[in-house]
Amino acid sequence: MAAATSDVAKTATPGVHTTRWGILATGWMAGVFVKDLLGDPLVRKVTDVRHEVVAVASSSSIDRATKFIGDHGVPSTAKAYGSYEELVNDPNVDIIYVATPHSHHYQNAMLALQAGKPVLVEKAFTTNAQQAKALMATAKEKNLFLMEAIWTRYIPISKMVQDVVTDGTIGEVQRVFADMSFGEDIEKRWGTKKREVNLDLAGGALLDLGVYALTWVFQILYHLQPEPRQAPTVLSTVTKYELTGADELTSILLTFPTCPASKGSTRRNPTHGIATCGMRASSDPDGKGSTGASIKIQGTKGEIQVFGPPFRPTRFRLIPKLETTTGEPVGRLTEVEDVEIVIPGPGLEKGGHGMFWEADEAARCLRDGKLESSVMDWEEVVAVMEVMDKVREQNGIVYPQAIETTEFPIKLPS
Ligand SMILES: NC(=O)C1=CN([C@@H]2O[C@H](COP(=O)(O)OP(=O)(O)OC[C@H]3O[C@@H](n4cnc5c(N)ncnc54)[C@H](OP(=O)(O)O)[C@@H]3O)[C@@H](O)[C@H]2O)C=CC1
Ligand SMILES: O=C1OC[C@@H](O)[C@H](O)[C@H]1O
Repeated sequence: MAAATSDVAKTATPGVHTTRWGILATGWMAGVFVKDLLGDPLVRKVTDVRHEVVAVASSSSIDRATKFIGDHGVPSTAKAYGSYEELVNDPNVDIIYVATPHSHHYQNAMLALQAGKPVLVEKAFTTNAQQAKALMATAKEKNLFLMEAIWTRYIPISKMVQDVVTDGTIGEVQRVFADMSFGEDIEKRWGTKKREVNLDLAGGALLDLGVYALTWVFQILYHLQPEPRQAPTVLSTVTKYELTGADELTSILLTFPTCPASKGSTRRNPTHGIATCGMRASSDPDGKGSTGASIKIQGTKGEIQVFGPPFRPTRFRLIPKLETTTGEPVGRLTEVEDVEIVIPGPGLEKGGHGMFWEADEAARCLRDGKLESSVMDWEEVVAVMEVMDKVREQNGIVYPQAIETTEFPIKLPS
């Protein structure tokens, strides 16, 4: 889907497109994202786009926005606002980055779209698929770019692994296991009010962590399907956090009906995705990867294992299947291969988290007049949201009506 090239986008240096960001909210994630935005694109060998942070808004106070600017190395020329309304109406802002809790994404993104601004919305995109569709309909009507900030999709390892899969290297893909579990003492760390566990803020493992496990399942199995891609069937189970009722341990079984058996084949090979997430269990208890891969993609000719946190993996391993004759192993055709990924930049604390790649994608889409990213188009965003809707329906996870509605505007507590 294409729109007219944004008339507010400027090019400072010939050939380098500058995107001027407005940051909506000043919490933890906004700080991480801004550090990445401010990093030198040349460090990651990007020469066609660059980013500026030109305005920051806090719903709490203008002082908080001013402090955020000072604390995060944002140029002092950036505007500080004490309301989101002022930010979305700033004519110098090309795109709004929404970094509020999940509960607020719909209202905040709609506010920006209604003001005529393109939007990058943190994950999980909205609380439900209906809200996602309503945002997309508005973006389409107003000819505005809209994207979910599910950064894992834009980290190069995702494309590298997808390419190995589509090359046919591991044969006919059978299933994908993906786990995103944190291993936290929930009562101690989040109590009952923090966004991670608070149903009023659409808290729970599913929208916060499950979305990454689903990312891996979808970016392999959903993408293997021919167009038009089919939504998977969903079976799930959930354990709820006693103190709030938010899901803390969630397991999802997906069946994708129409994957072709191999490249060009007409035989259908329904595949299985097993996506799990948890707050007390951990994918990586010792932080050294001793438990092995958090993602496994299994095919008839071998397996790909992906290591590190699923939102930001650092390595993958290709394990070709042992060849056999009459049931006896005769060795591998090729050796096990490890591919290491380096996230360029000055390190996690100073920016270099890996979020700049999603920002670069948003900038290129804006430059090119696109409404959606082809890496994860709107249809897929909705398909993932629909899976999460079904998991909630199957397990009685209910959020307050005010954060589930598509009605706009609704005043939510800040
Ligand atoms: N991509 C990633 O790796 C990560 C993504 N995230 C996502 O980023 C988003 C924000 O998470 P995070 O930064 O950890 O959350 P925080 O609680 O740290 O910050 C949220 C901010 O939202 C604003 N806000 C507005 N209304 C409310 C409200 N009722 N309650 C709380 N905050 C409110 C506040 O900013 P202000 O007062 O300035 O308006 C607050 O600082 C979530 O969608 C989360 O899933 C989070 C962590 C990692
Ligand atoms: O998106 C996320 O990824 C990393 C975690 O720190 C965080 O809780 C979650 O929101």
